[in-house]
Amino acid sequence: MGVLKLHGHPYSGATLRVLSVLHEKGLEFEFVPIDLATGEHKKEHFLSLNPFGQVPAFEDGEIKMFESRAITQYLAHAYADRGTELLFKETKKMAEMSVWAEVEAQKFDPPAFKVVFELILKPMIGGGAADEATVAEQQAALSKVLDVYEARLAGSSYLSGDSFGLADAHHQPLAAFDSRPYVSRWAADILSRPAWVNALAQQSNAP
Ligand SMILES: N[C@@H](CCC(=O)N[C@@H](CS)C(=O)NCC(=O)O)C(=O)O
Repeated sequence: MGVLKLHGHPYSGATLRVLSVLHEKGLEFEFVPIDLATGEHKKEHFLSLNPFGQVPAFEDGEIKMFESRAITQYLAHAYADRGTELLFKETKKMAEMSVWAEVEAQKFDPPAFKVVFELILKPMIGGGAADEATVAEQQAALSKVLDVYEARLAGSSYLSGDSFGLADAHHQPLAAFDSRPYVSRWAADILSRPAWVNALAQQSNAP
């Protein structure tokens, strides 16, 4: 393992996901800002790190990776003995956490991202007003997903199980407060973690 480098943008949720895990693990790393506004992520030097031209990309010496969730899994595995334990060795706990990590990527992220895109990102990047029909459709889909979360979190402190884990960390970029009591308790808990607060602090250095 060598020098850790995270190439990304501090307003990118996927970049923030990796930053949070780097802080949970207490790892030293270099943050390499990628200027999305000038299309730096579509230029050759960045495409050699991620051929899909999206942030983040990551290097640990010889190891080069992209896809935020793959990077966090790598960090949790390679630095298992550092900082917060994010992957569980016990088979049953691991099985449960894998389910919720997958739920985040497949069921939660798509509608949550579309809602945030329409309401926040689109106006920010000059894309005009939110499309009301899209917002309503995606909010309805997200609401059904969060009903399942509420039932899970009524019986378990975290989605990952009885302690904070990778499945919970993956939600931080889009974990908005919600009216459901257990979901809102959980969201407030994971968003108050020092590692997440530190990840957000990277935004004050944004170009
Ligand atoms: N599944 C990827 C998603 C990466 C992604 O969507 N990155 C966005 C920023 S959050 C990006 O680079 N957008 C610019 C583009 O697609 O051109 C991951 O988790 O790393």
